[in-house]
Order: sequence, then C-alpha cells, then structure tokens
Amino acid sequence: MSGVLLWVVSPKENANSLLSLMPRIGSPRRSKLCSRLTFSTGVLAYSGAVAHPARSSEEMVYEVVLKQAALVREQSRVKERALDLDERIETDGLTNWDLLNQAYDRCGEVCAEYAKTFYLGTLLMTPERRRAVWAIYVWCRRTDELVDGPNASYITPKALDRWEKRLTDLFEGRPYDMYDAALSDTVSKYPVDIQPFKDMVEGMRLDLRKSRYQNFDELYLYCYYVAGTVGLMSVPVMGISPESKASTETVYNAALALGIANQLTNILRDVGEDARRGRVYLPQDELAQAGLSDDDIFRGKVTDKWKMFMKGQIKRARMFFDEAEKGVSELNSASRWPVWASLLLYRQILDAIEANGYDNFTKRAYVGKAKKLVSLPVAYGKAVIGPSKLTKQLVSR
Ligand SMILES: CC(C)=CCC/C(C)=C/CC/C(C)=C/CC/C(C)=C/[C@@H]1[C@@H](COP(=O)(O)OP(=O)(O)O)[C@]1(C)CC/C=C(\C)CC/C=C(\C)CCC=C(C)C
Ligand SMILES: [Mn+2]
Repeated sequence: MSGVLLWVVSPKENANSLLSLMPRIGSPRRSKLCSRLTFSTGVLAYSGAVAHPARSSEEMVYEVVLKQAALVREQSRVKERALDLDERIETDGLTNWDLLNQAYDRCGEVCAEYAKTFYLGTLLMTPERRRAVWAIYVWCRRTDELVDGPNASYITPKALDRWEKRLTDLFEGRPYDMYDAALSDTVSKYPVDIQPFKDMVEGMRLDLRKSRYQNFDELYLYCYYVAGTVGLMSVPVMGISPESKASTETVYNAALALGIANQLTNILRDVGEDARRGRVYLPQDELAQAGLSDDDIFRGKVTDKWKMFMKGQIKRARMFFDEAEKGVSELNSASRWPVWASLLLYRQILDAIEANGYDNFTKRAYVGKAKKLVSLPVAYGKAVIGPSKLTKQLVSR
C-alpha cells in the first residue's frame, strides 16, 4: 500500500520540577492572543524554521488557530460556492461524479487499511463528512510516509517542495492524482485553510534536518507541525454542534491540544525506536535538569532518574489530553464518537508506558484488544453527551 501511496513523489521534567510543566497563564511576555491559551512553556526564543525569534511557538501557532476559527465563521459563503461547484460537475455529466466517488472510495480503503478503528468510527459520520475526513487522512498519511515510509531515505527538501506545490495546485482545483482530487473536492466544500497542510509539510522538513529539540518550545512547534495541524484540518469537516455555546477558538484550541497530546504520547512510546534512528525528541534542557543525557537514552537503562523524568513527561501529555477533552463534546454529534475513541485509545498508551515500568527503550507500549473493545462503548457513552449548556464562551460565534 505504501508503494501505491508514494509512487507519485518517488524521484522521498524534569519531574522534580513539576512547576515547569504546569500552565503558566499570564506570562508578562505573552501576547493578548496567547492569554487565551492554557499552556505556555514560558520559553520565547525559538527561531527554527520561523523567522520570529521574539515570539513563542504557542503564540505563532495560536495565530493559525484564530485564522481557522475566522474561516468557520465564513462557512455559509463557502457552502454557497460549493453548491455552484456541484452544479458545474453535474453539467459535465456523470463521469466526473463517478471518478470523484471512486477517488473517495479509494481514500476510504486506505484509511481502513492503515487505521481500522478510526475508519469504523468514521462510519458513524454523515457520508459527506466521512469521505472528507478520509481524504484528509490519506493526504496526512502520504505526507508522513514521505519521511517515515519505505522511501524515506530518498526524500530531499526538493521533494518536499514538489509535494507542497502539488498541495497548492490541489487547493486551486488542479489535482494531480485521484487522492488529490478527493482532497481538492473536500477543501472546496469545507472551510479548510491551506496553512495547516503547509505546516505539516514544514514538520516533515524539520524531520529531515533536525534530530534534537533544545526545549519544550521547540518540541511544541514540531508537535504542532506534524499533529496539531491534523486537529485544525479536521474540525471544519467534523463540524461544531449547532447547540454548542463554546467559542470557535475554544474548539480549535482543543483540537490542537489533542494533536499535541497524541504526538507527545507517540514520542514517549517510541523513545527507543527513535534513538536507534539517531533521534531524540525529548527536550534537551529537561533531560539535563533530570541529570540525563542522550547517552543515557542510547544506553537504554531504566533508572530512577529516568522514571522520574518519564513521570513528568507523561503528566504533561495528560494535561494536553485534559485540555482536548473540553472540546470534544462541542463537536457535531456524529463526529464525537470517533474523536472520543481516538482520544481514549491514544491516552491509554501512556498507561501502558507506566505498566511497562517506564521501559520505552525495549518495550513498545500498546493498548491490547480487550482494552480497545472496552474503550469503544465508553467513547460512545461520552459522545452521547452533547455540548455543555453551561459553557458560555460566546466570544466569536
Ligand atoms: C477523528 C480523528 C482522529 C480524525 C483525524 C483523522 C486524520 C485526518 C488523521 C491523520 C493522522 C495522520 C496520518 C497524521 C500524519 C502525521 C502522524 C503520523 C501523526 C501521528 C498520529 C498517530 O499515528 P501513528 O500512531 O500511526 O504514528 P506512527 O506514524 O506509527 O509514528 C499522530 C500521533 C497524530 C495524529 C493527530 C490526530 C489524530 C489529531 C486528532 C485531533 C482531532 C481529530 C481534532 C478533534 C477535535 C477536538 C475538538 C478535540
Ligand atoms: Mn510517523
């Protein structure tokens, strides 16, 4: 399946100081925009790929959140445009419809192959939304495969530039292949902005040139690029419940938090595997504060220092999951179940790391079938509960 997906681009805490992990709302150097955020690392000097050294990653990312929220408010205008487009396709005859349907079906097949549980969850969504989520999933999966898949060693910054050019083309209605065609159709129908997609490609660029993260601010930006973006791409398609009283920004912020939580969890699960590829995603300053270094990671011995360090990292990931939970009930009813399911399942990976005695060097933490099965009805039960009638954060809708 990876071959099929890739042919088109082939030419590839410190635990002692829990305070340092806790939200620091109201830091004097934070912008007004950022004061609505729950998490801040307080580190403001990251430059990396972005030329704004004075701003923290969270401030920069939050601007994207605000832009996304503004787009949703324009939704009705976009819907009108989508209707025009549907009419145009219809006058072209049945062939375009058939091709488009086939393209979406193929996206569904890829999704079912790579993420079975998630695929099952999408079956509860309306057919329109479901296939749009599949199209986004496939684009994300293909993008990730560029640097993580079997052809990863052939992938150069130039190949990523070409991939980004294809992205712009498909957003402008010029898809390259059928998966692109499905996404092209999706972005013409839903208020999805190109920025999170471009940012995901930027995350892949980062993966090509960077294998160490000095502090959490740098890591936060990476997590946004490769996973927070997914949350921002998905919400416009999954939709916010008409009953929701929460502000659009609140919901996007929760979506962003779920992406960050998932990626932090992914990093904690894969410490050993990443180290074998010469990669250490854990913040260097926090490792040093815990009396640890890269060498300890390469050695892979579970010591008391390591356990303390891991407890802090897990605590932080859980805080992001908690932040994400606040937004799930605000989503459209049919979208809540797959999101709850993915949240509960991914969060349990953290429990599994603990159950493995914090040995993420030689053991892969996973959620067993039985636990997965139990989580699905639990997720369903949570999904039935709609938006809180008490939440009055009527800022922007
Ligand atoms: C319902 C739902 C979960 C929708 C999202 C569907 C979607 C478009 C998923 C794309 C996922 C993808 C392929 C991302 C590419 C980058 C990547 C691989 C990120 C890692 C995912 C885990 O993958 P895996 O365990 O297979 O990792 P390896 O490749 O093996 O290393 C990530 C850790 C991040 C994925 C991020 C999300 C699924 C974001 C979820 C957030 C939302 C859906 C927003 C929900 C809304 C609110 C209000 C909370
Ligand atoms: Mn990956």
